[in-house]
Amino acid sequence: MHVDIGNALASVASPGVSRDSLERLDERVANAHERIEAGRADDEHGYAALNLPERADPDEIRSAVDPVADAEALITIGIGGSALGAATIVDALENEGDGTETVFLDNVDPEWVSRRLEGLPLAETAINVVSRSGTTAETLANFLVVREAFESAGVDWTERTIVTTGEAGPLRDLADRHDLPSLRVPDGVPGRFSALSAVGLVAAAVCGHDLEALLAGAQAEADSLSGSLFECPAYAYGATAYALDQRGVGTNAMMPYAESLETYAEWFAQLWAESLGKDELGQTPVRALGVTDQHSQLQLYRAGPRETLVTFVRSRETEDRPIPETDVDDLSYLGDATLGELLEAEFAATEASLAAAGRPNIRLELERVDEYELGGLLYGMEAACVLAGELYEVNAFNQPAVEWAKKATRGLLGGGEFAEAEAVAEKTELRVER
Ligand SMILES: O=P(O)(O)OC[C@H]1O[C@H](O)[C@H](O)[C@@H](O)[C@@H]1O
Repeated sequence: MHVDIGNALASVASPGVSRDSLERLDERVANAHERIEAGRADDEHGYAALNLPERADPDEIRSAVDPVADAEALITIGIGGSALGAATIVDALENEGDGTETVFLDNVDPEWVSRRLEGLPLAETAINVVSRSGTTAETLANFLVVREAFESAGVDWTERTIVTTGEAGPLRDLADRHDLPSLRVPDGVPGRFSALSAVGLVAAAVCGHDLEALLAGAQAEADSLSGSLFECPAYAYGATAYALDQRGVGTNAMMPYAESLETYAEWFAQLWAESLGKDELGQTPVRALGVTDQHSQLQLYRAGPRETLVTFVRSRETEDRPIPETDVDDLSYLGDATLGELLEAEFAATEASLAAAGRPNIRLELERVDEYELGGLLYGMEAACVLAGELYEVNAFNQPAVEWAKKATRGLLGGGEFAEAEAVAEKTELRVER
């Protein structure tokens, strides 16, 4: 992963950060790096995630998925960190996979769940259930629904299911009871930092992706972590995003110029929001997509409040396709171009348009979208986020605000006492009806 923070510097963008201020911040980056390295050395909660490239075991994962390796379709059941890493990998690498159809069930919208299951060849479909805690209501409910669908179709789901969960919990009990192949979410690895463990790699393995290359790309990024943001792309990104936020740039629009990376922006949004949104601090992630959002969100980022960092992700190499010639004069400028050239021109024009308007933007560059580069991108953003957590002085590895809603949901379903949820429900006094 390469990072170009040029357009976030004050010389071209306002509000931006000056090189001087980044140099001053670098001392804090050095201290944060020391803290991160100490955490990694002791496999401390959260920091342990940055050791996954050397700890994950591709052979163990491949042998767990072996019974369903030839599946025509794969249903992954999980939510948040237990779905987005796997979805990012299989969506990004779809063109390189073995053609396995992938379905992700995270939401519990009944109509949507039913539509996703329709038409799947269940006898040839594998089930990948993922929950770190093993208690998440959405995941367990969807698993029960999928099991029943298999049973109704006369397919033995126990022959087609792989479970990835923590050491104990209801999902672990269920896996033991039915003797299902199961993998562990490694200790000390929060869900949103677990893409490079079995949590993200089971789906990648079923789809035939190169796990070693994913981990090697991540390891290369790990090897580049150093005590200076000027020498480490991941820290350059995390420190600059933090520094911009200190100057009022409270929104971070992640805008890959590759359709294959649309899900990556969703993964990034969870990582950035859940890790840094603490103690009234943090930077709001927005999911954007180039070129599509040039025709919607860009107006706001160039002319709205000066509070948004746009993070571009660009792949240097892409497949290309010529634009056919036409005899319409006004369209002749397209005739000699390819779709790839048009994409590149649109990217360059958007980057220039933000810079010209003094709006900070950062460019992340991949050589191409493949296993190695993707592993590096995921690891790099995780490291950037851990660094930002140190700079904000927040615990990047918990999510107490999300836990509140989880408990409230159980309370409202009668699965536990949770008086606060009732109090909130009672406060809904203003209704406007047609
Ligand atoms: O993996 P699970 O325990 O099922 O958790 C799934 C998700 O649940 C919560 O919403 C947490 O805030 C997320 O960080 C987590 O990724």
